[in-house]
Amino acid sequence: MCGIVGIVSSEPVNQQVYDSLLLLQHRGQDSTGIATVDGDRFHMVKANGQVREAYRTRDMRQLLGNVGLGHVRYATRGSAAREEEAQPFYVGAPYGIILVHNGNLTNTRELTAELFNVDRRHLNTHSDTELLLNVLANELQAGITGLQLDDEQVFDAVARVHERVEGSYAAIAMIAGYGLLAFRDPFGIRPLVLGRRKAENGQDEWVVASESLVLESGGYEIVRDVEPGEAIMISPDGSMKSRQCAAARKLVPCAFEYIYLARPDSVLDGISVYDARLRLGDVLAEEIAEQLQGVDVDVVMPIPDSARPSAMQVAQKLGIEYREGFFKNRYVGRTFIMPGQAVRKKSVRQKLNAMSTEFAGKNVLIVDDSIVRGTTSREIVEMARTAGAKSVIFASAAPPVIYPHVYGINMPTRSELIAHGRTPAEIAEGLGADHLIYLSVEGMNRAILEGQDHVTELEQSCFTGEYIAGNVDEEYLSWVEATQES
Ligand SMILES: O=P(O)(O)OC[C@H]1O[C@H](OP(=O)(O)OP(=O)(O)O)[C@H](O)[C@@H]1O
Ligand SMILES: NC(=O)CC[C@H](N)C(=O)O
Ligand SMILES: [Mg+2]
Repeated sequence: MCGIVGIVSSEPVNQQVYDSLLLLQHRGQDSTGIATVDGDRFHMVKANGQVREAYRTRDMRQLLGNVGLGHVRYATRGSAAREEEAQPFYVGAPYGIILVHNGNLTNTRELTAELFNVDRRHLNTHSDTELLLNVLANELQAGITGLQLDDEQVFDAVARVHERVEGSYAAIAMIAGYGLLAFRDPFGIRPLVLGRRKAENGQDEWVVASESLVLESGGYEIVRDVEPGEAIMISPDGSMKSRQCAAARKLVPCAFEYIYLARPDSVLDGISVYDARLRLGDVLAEEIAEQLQGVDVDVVMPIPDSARPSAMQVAQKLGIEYREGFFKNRYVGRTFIMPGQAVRKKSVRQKLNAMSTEFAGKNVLIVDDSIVRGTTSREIVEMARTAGAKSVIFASAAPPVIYPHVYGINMPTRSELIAHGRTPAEIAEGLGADHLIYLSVEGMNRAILEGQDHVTELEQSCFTGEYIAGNVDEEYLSWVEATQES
């Protein structure tokens, strides 16, 4: 996952893009970039680190123009640390294109070979985003007939991108002198939402972003989610056109967005993230009640931040007191999306502290939204015990993460997943917990999908091993494991 935003405004757009990226910071902390276009001139700034530390006033001043886009990165392919792998990416032809991408392509080997052998394109990084941009550029180039580009040629190019590219991609691009293009893969795995507001001069102003909270905060009305396979073109004057560009499509958004990634105050594909987390807690409570008969629990505690809504519901449904015993240092970012296990491990201790008075002599039911590598839970259980807990019961508001996630979340190797190849009893032992309960896959689907019929299926390969997009098989997973950079 990454956070992306694109804006077409009637006035300079730099500050708005910056503000939007701050709101999307929870989606990526590795690096960030902003690009704007002023007439047919691009301006771009990118740097490692988080939004607040990455941009100087002089950077902001050079980002001229009323059309712009931005990115916060959580690397899945290529190095997290190298600035040249940070997004956006730029190509000079045709016209000049700058692109940002959230997702992960799975046929990168084929694309790399094709782009070199057939299309004669140079690639400068290991980033899959650079591949996506070059395929788009190539397909645009192939479809141009006159000097001027028109919307249909752009949509035809996106249709050919869908045919060549596999995996997940929510993308926003600027084409110099032409406008802003946004498109989403045929399964709509990663989110992308469209908003509009009226400028004082009457012009329509547009935003496309990973999460709806960006729209609300900027005073935009939510128009709709970009559909899977759809492309949207917005001209600098505010006119908008869209077309379905995928021959076959089906909305299958990523379950992990609802469980952990997205901010609770966002609505993705019509499902409120907060409500989904409450329902995950409701169903988890039912499953705990079935599995933990006769086990004493005195208090329910969340692991801040993402587990709070689910933990609240667990406490309420089970009729057990809800207490906060772990306190978070707000100046430490999200641990899970940090690159490198050593940094993640150190950060859990820096980030969370257990208050002994809340633990001493108690049977504590700790709820987290998910257990992936076990980095957080292992430390937490130890902290709870040191703080005097009588027993520690651990519950995850998501099923066991058994398989790698290859669609935009950086958990590519099976060996790093604590649930891979282990039974719940073995995992509990590994974590040092007295009992461990995971939400079931069926329970997760019921919780997230309840109360609506727009989304009927979730991308949940990391729980089930069933990969919907691309040819993700044993050979592919082994290749990813062997070549992953951190
Ligand atoms: O099993 P692990 O590999 O530790 O991963 C899972 C943990 O990581 C995330 O927290 P994170 O600190 O990233 O963010 P949060 O403050 O939003 O909960 C998630 O909420 C879990 O607590
Ligand atoms: N998490 C993402 O969406 C990452 C985007 C892209 N694959 C990168 O690594 O930069
Ligand atoms: Mg957490």
